[in-house]
Amino acid sequence: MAKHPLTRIEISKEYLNFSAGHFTIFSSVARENLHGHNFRVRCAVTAGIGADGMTFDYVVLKRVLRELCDALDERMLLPELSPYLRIERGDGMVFACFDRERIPFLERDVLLLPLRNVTIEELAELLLARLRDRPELIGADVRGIELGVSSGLGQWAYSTWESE
Ligand SMILES: Nc1nc2c(c(=O)[nH]1)N=C([C@H](O)[C@H](O)COP(=O)(O)OP(=O)(O)OP(=O)(O)O)CN2
Repeated sequence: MAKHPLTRIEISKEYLNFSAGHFTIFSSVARENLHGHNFRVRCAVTAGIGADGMTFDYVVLKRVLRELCDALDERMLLPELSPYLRIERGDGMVFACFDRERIPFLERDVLLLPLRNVTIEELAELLLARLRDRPELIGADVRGIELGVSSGLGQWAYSTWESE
């Protein structure tokens, strides 16, 4: 089958962000204090240009990315796969048990994520997997995706996927 010429669609919008609380865990006894970031997200998709002169409708991609950001917005993010954190629940509360601490949160404020640590590396990997799970880009000639997450100006982590 003839291959289409490739291009790279980059989406980097001010509104692709989420504000969330977290602490990075460094070891069984060392963690950051609780704090928050305005995390930012950007994405680049490499895809073939079709006969209509388009790869895919990038408006659809922007909508999906915004939904992925909204799902993490205004929450305390906790990593449920951390070997150093144990999660307890009860009476509408979530307790993050770390070393000798039992840190209480209201359940409604917490989002447990399937991550080992709430770092920009792990968040980039998670959002890339969630993007790939979405049906919107199915049918487009997508060859690669790069998704970046930033916790502040000048500090980004990127996860990439390439078709075989
Ligand atoms: N590899 C990683 N290292 C660190 C991460 C991370 O996600 N991946 N995260 C943190 C902290 O949570 C925080 O984001 C960094 O804090 P810090 O650099 O101290 O403060 P700022 O983000 O405000 O950056 P400034 O350069 O001070 O403006 C730590 N390590």
